[in-house]
Amino acid sequence: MSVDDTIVAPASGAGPSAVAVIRISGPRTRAVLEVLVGRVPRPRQASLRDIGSPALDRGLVLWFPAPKSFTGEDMAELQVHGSRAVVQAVVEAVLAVEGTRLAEPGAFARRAFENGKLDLTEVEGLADLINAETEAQRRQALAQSEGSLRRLYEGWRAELLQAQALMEAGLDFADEADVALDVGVKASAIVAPLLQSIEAHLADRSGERLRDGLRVVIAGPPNAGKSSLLNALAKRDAAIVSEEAGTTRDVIEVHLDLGGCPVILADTAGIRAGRGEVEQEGIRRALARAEDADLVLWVIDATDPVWAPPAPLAAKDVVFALNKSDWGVPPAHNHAAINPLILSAKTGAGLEALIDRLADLAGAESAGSGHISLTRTRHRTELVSSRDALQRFVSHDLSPELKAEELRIAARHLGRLTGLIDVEEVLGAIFAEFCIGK
Ligand SMILES: Nc1nc2c(ncn2[C@@H]2O[C@H](COP(=O)(O)OP(=O)(O)OP(=O)(O)O)[C@@H](O)[C@H]2O)c(=O)[nH]1
Ligand SMILES: [K+]
Ligand SMILES: [Mg+2]
Repeated sequence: MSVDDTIVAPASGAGPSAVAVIRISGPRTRAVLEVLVGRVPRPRQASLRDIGSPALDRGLVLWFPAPKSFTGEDMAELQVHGSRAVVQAVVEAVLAVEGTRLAEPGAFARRAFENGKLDLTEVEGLADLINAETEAQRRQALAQSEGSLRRLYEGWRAELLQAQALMEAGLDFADEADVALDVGVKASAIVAPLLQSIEAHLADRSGERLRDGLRVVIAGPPNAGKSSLLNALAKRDAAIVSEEAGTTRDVIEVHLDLGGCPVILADTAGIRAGRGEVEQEGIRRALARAEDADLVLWVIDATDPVWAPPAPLAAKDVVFALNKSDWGVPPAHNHAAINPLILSAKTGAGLEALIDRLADLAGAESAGSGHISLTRTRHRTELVSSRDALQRFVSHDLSPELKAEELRIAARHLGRLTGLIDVEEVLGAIFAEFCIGK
């Protein structure tokens, strides 16, 4: 990719719409404006102009000279009428100017990153903001796009570099044992609390859950009312309900927005032994899906209770739901240990409490309000590598040279998080998430 190119793309999605935005970025932007609208308007002020000559449309023109623009390059935005014909004609008119080409997806964000306008976590936050579906996702993505993770990771890296500088200084005085010991102690005083902060940050899965959705699998014996419960939560007839045991075979998935938090809820086949081949396949899928889930919602039929899930599922996070409570509830000594939510898919009793519980687990309480949580596997991978190096620094009996090397490794992984160093291999994947025009 040459940064000498000037790129253009419609930024407002496939029309038709009242208004469409066409973005231009690169050194030829001024030339493009001179050709399309004549005089270049005042920076950052909208001016109404004929676009093209003869005019293809009349619309608002915005001029953002470098470096005060989204990409850090000369940029312009044209707000035109949002028909396919107008957008196509204006984009073609831009492309007729020499040195311009159509932008690939994510090209504007990539230039912003390369010009130091955004770090990688902010780019990722921006991609999440564009894809946000719920209120809590929006809040989290906005905070990340505005640097919540960048500031945290840059702060940690700065502390590490301090510890590293101490260790390196110690190496220069390696023959003076008390100096070496002293810097080792000082460096450890920086690393130990940092290690704790990284551990706590890694233990918190709320950001990933909020971004990806909490994956909940409804499981239980046949006829417990699993599909009825799914339908009640989804407020539609997504799954077939019948009095016949073994109704559900395929996994049926619905996406819910609970208090602004996304939940991916899956209904599965009732788990029992024996039976036909098709039902067995359904049960195999139910178990596989439940083992993959963040949470198992184990549904118990109050009229024929099976209190616990089978072994592989019992090891997971399980929320117990005692369904068909409209038939009466078994004595408490049977279920005091599992503390089930008592509900009825038929009457709707207890559903609010279930929804509240799921929303809490999906991250409702932590979303927004300054809580900062990592959001992607990429973050987790780099942080784990950084933590491992710091653990070796703290707990191993290493020479000062090797200790200094562990700090370098830890700092390098924090640098990769923000995109400060060696990230070429991840860039393609990150920017490809964007639509064209971003
Ligand atoms: N009285 C009462 N009946 C319920 C309740 N929930 C479900 N049922 C009934 O129980 C029967 C089984 O419901 P389903 O939702 O099909 O149960 P399931 O667990 O999905 O069954 P399989 O898919 O066969 O494993 C149906 O006749 C439902 O109407 C409830 O809360 N109260
Ligand atoms: K059934
Ligand atoms: Mg069912």
